[in-house]
Amino acid sequence: MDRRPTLEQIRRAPKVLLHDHLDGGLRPRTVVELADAVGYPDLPADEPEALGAWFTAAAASGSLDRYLETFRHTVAVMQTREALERVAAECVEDLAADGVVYAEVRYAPEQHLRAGLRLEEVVEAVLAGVAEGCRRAAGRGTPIRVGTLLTAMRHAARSREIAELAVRYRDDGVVGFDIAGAEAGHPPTRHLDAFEYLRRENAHFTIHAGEAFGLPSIWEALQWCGADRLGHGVRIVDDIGVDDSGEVRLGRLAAYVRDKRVPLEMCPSSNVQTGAASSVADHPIGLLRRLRFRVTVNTDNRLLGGITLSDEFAALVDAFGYDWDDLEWFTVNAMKSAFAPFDERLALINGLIKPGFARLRWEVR
Ligand SMILES: O=c1[nH]cnc2c1ncn2[C@H]1C[C@H](O)[C@@H](CO)O1
Ligand SMILES: [Zn+2]
Repeated sequence: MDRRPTLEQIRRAPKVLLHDHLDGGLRPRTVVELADAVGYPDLPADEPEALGAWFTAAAASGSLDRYLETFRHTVAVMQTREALERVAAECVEDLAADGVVYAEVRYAPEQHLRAGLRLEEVVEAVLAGVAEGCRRAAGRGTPIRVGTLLTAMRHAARSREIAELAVRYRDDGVVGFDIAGAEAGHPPTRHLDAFEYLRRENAHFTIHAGEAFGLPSIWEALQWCGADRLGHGVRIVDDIGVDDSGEVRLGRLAAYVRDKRVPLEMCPSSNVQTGAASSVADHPIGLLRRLRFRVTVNTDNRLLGGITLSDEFAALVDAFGYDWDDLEWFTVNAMKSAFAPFDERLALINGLIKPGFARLRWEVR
């Protein structure tokens, strides 16, 4: 009998999501309604289903730069307090409905100032939306905890300011910092000032690295910037040799990443869309999981991928034959790597994740 986890069963598993962009996860209907409300005339389709299909097709061009161009439309409709609150609340509801019990959701405050909001107002609107989403989810019997990460855009020059913002709101639900955007030509070391400040403040940060650019980007993110985690990090595979007999040789950087248990926020479907991997089945996550790197599974952008975290796991089950042990391993890895305090992480692992997977295994045996 085939005991592979099904999509419906995976939805019931208590999942953890560390890498999800607020502005890449809107409901298509919400994009349409917000565009209507603010008079944004440039949406490529005015009907939710067609718009969703447009996003997934446009994002699957095989280029990160073109993938990022699609954010033009979502960012355009997220410029008011109401819009930000609504998008954040719906994001949390959607994650909870998919069985996510802990999530870190990121966005770049500097991209939401066009209608006159100040950075602080952007952060406060998103925090209010997250709190509302958590209340609604708890009311439906699907409680979820959500922290936010403030992202600075790597081509811009506001990273120090955004890092200071993250520290200012650290006790109100902002759990860390990130840099994102086009990787090639924008090395993380351009933002050293921000990272040094965060380290002095004992704050957490992740860096998008090793997605559209290779090992030098990962090396800089870890050894110059001091990143706690890697966003994607998929190109670490370039430092791993597998010979014809299957023997594996890790280069110095890959060995460091594995030895130090550096969390990899892997996003297989997104990588297929941007051309960082040719298919989910060919994605380096298969090798990296086998070698026991600290791999986590993430959505990156649910609207652009047309996916949920459960879909992402189901695709991995399909491609690699993963079982419940694998899915629980990815989930515990993610919870261990979260920016929430240690005691909360431990409580979620022992009180919710492990019992949840045990129950599911029992139910589907
Ligand atoms: O996968 C990604 N790589 C680099 N940058 C990204 C990715 N997904 C989203 N972004 C950018 C576009 C968003 O506007 C920004 C903040 O969420 O982060
Ligand atoms: Zn990302």
